[in-house]
Amino acid sequence: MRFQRLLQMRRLATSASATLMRAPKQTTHHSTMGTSLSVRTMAGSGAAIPELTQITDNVQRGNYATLNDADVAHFEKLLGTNHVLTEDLEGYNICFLKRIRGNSKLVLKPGNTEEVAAIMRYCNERKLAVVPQGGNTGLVGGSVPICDEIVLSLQRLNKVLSVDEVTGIAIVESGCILENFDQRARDAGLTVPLDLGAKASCHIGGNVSTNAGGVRVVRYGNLHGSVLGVEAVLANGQVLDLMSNFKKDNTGYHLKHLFIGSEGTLGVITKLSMLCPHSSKAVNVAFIGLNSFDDVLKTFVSAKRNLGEILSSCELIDERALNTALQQFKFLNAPISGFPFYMLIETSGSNGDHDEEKINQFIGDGMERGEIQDGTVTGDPGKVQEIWKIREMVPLGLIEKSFCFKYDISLPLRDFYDIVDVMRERCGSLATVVCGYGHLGDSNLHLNVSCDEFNDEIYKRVEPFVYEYTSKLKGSISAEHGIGFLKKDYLHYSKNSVAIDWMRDMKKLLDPKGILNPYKVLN
Ligand SMILES: O=C(O)CC[C@@H](O)C(=O)O
Ligand SMILES: [Zn+2]
Repeated sequence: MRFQRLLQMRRLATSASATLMRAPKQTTHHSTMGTSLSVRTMAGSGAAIPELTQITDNVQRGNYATLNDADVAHFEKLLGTNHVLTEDLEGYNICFLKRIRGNSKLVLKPGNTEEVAAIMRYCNERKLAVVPQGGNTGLVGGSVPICDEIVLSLQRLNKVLSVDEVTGIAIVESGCILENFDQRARDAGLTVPLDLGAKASCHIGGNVSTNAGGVRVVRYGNLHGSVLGVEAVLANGQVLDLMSNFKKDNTGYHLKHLFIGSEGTLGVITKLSMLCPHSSKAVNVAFIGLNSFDDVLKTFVSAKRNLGEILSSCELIDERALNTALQQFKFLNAPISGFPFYMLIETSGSNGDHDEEKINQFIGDGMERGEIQDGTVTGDPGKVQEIWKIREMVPLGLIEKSFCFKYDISLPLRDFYDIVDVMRERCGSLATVVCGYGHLGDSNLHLNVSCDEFNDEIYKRVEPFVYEYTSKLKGSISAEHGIGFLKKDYLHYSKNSVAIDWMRDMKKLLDPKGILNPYKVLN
């Protein structure tokens, strides 16, 4: 029985993967939203240009100076006219979900740390507000201006400075696109320990500033561990050199952590060193179907127990999330269908035969116990990518033609999926799709509620309920997407007032004039 089923799986692996088509190269645009009152303007990629956020959200402009001609002339002298933009700034002012729109009149593109420092020094003296911007793929409106902040684009700081094949340490400028960085690392036999759908556009500096998660956290941990050092420019223009080429460095406070995940509110990261693991020789991906969330949990435990040392991803997709993506993107072709839950399990190891044997054994045992119903396993690099494409397109499928309330929460695994059912019940027929997917291996659920267009009734049923629910379970209201502008009103659901006060004090200490990324993270 078991072998028959395994054979069936192998057959599926060959036939189904063979029919999968490669998706046209495109960036996966994440979306996390639905938390503030201007939610009405929230929309998918084809949406109209939104109203100015300062107006829709009634934002009180901070007490900052207003840009004048002398300022522009100063920056032109500093950077050269080519790197000072005053026209066609829409792409810098609007977040890619077309959810937040600022009204910046100036984009600066420094080419090195000294120029970033000179810009910050000047802005601090003049009290001009600044928003650092990387690939602008953020999900919570953290990388666009809210009022008229100057956009400090890190785009030109795009070099991989060194990759050490022996130690695995890479030094990279913050504006380097993640995919380019990963390619350079791969050429040296290494892997960047971070992978996410937006890799073709996002910048490594933005990733680090937001402590981006993605699909490899289960294996390599988050960026607080992988980033060995940073160089950051402070609000007053001081350059804080915290670069380090060692894992071990207990020389007092670990200041680098202040800049990892603080979303550009405490400093501008200009350079960083990262520990990149040596690439695995063998990567296998299983895409499996399961009948219940209970079976998902059992399979997760079995994966940890039996694949532990080679497990590199453990993702969950429920059937509604998968089906929505399949309907929207005809080039996707799921290898199996008809199950309420799917898991994408990846292993990365050094011995292909051994790893294949292990993953097949793991699946065969799961099938024998009745926990796994069907699936496909592949080690072919092209097919591995095609299976990943399905997962990467899930968030896009949900915003392609619908309005979608999105939540990115950490929840205890035992309670992980309940919120999706609870929400489905609460929204009833008002919602078209209520689904859940995400990084099961990291207890990170992406809960999505979509409807034809913004619906105030659903909004009231979903919020603040979802935050209260998460808070009661001691979860996190933002597992990996950050707080940015969109979630700052909800921070107290995950941090108590003592913690928030300390955050405020740290902000005051590092940026007394409040010029760095204002209106974000803290109220
Ligand atoms: O859009 C979302 O809800 C999640 C996006 C991203 O974090 C993902 O895991 O695909
Ligand atoms: Zn995610």
